[in-house]
Amino acid sequence: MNALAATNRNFRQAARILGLDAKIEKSLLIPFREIKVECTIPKDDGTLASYVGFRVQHDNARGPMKGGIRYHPEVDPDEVNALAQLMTWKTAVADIPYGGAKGGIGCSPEDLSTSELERLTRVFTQKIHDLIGVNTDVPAPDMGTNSQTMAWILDEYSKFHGYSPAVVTGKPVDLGGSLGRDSATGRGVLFATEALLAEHGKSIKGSTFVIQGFGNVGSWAARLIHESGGKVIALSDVTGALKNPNGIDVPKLIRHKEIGNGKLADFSDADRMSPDEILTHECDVLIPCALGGVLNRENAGDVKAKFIIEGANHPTDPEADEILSKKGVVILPDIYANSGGVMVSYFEWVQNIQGFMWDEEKVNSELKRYMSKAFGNIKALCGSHGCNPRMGAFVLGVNRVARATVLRGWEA
Ligand SMILES: NC(=O)C1=CN([C@@H]2O[C@H](COP(=O)(O)OP(=O)(O)OC[C@H]3O[C@@H](n4cnc5c(N)ncnc54)[C@H](O)[C@@H]3O)[C@@H](O)[C@H]2O)C=CC1
Ligand SMILES: O=C(O)CCC(=O)C(=O)O
Repeated sequence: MNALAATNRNFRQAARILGLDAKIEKSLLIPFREIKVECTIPKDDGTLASYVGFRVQHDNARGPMKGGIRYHPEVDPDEVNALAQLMTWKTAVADIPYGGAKGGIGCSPEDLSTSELERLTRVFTQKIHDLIGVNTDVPAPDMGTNSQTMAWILDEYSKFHGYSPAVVTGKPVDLGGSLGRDSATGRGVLFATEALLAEHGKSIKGSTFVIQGFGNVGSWAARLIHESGGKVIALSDVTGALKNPNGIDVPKLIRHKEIGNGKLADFSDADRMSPDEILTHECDVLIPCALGGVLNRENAGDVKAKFIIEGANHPTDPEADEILSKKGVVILPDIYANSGGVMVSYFEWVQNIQGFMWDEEKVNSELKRYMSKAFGNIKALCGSHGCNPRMGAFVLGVNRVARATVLRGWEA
């Protein structure tokens, strides 16, 4: 099922549970604005290359729209629409004063030089600068982008509007980025996992973990789980997959990747495995941290994990959800499990607006407070509606956005 159909289906189910008025349901499904722009840049060899950039602004009932920008060859309008909608529910579940948006450029960032990426980012920013802003739409990093990408957006945007650090989050600390934003999504995954395991009388220490994706989210999640005594027994990225039943030495793997610019698949202290087996490998906790739709009706029946924590956005399609739920697998959904990133993005925006920088301890303790509050709210709704955590989170988020919509008088 495609990402948008899957997201709409979850939204409609939540709308039914809430008994949402049909007019509000319709208005919440239609994005506020969809932007599609052509981005042509000179390549380093002097030839021209054209790319398509998207920004979908889904909803702003609760505040400025917020969400990452993805550089990936599979970026398409439906996917960006789904991701933007998920951001609306995610910021509402997190109870931070934002709506939802997402953007992306269809490109393979690893095939572009740094200066080509800079030109592409600047051209994209020139095309959308009038439609984003501190109080309208605030981008951040996602797959294939990072703090450097945000620095280029900030610089290009500021040429048109004056210096505006709060127009993007996830930027370098030297340009007003928040301490702790880099690790925030992975740290949020850790807090979510701790809360779920504790509910089932378990802990990180003594549990085994399999993680798909070793970029920002996956590598931080792996590192923090390893530091907390968890055993990461299998890992993968786009270059391949590794396993070690005694636990992979995550800090050593990170050094291997950073210092030697090495590929995960070339790490010598673990055995190679087929990337196709990563999601069905025996473990207590599976954490997908890469692409969407990876858990589907083809492989869900073979999943052996007891718990799934969605570090990635929409890794589980609704058919897999049903199969996994029948098997008794408990899933913490993306709109809660990976919300640590946007929570710290919110702290970054607040710090920029206040002109006052928090220390990392404050960032991390506020992140823990927000994550545990959202966990408690979802749990309460699961209890009162007899639903799973995904539906509990959707009901929580959709209800908050619907209430804001009515209060603003937009429902007529
Ligand atoms: N960066 C952030 O703060 C947030 C990211 N997310 C989501 O987390 C996921 C990962 O994002 P980032 O870590 O930021 O991206 P990233 O670009 O830093 O890393 C992506 C990772 O996925 C791996 N990957 C790509 N294709 C793969 C495949 N076919 N099999 C296995 N691994 C594959 C890459 O090799 C890389 O290790 C995405 O779904 C993103 O939307 C969600 C919330 C916040
Ligand atoms: O930090 C942000 O603003 C957005 C992060 C994001 O794109 C996501 O949560 O999927």
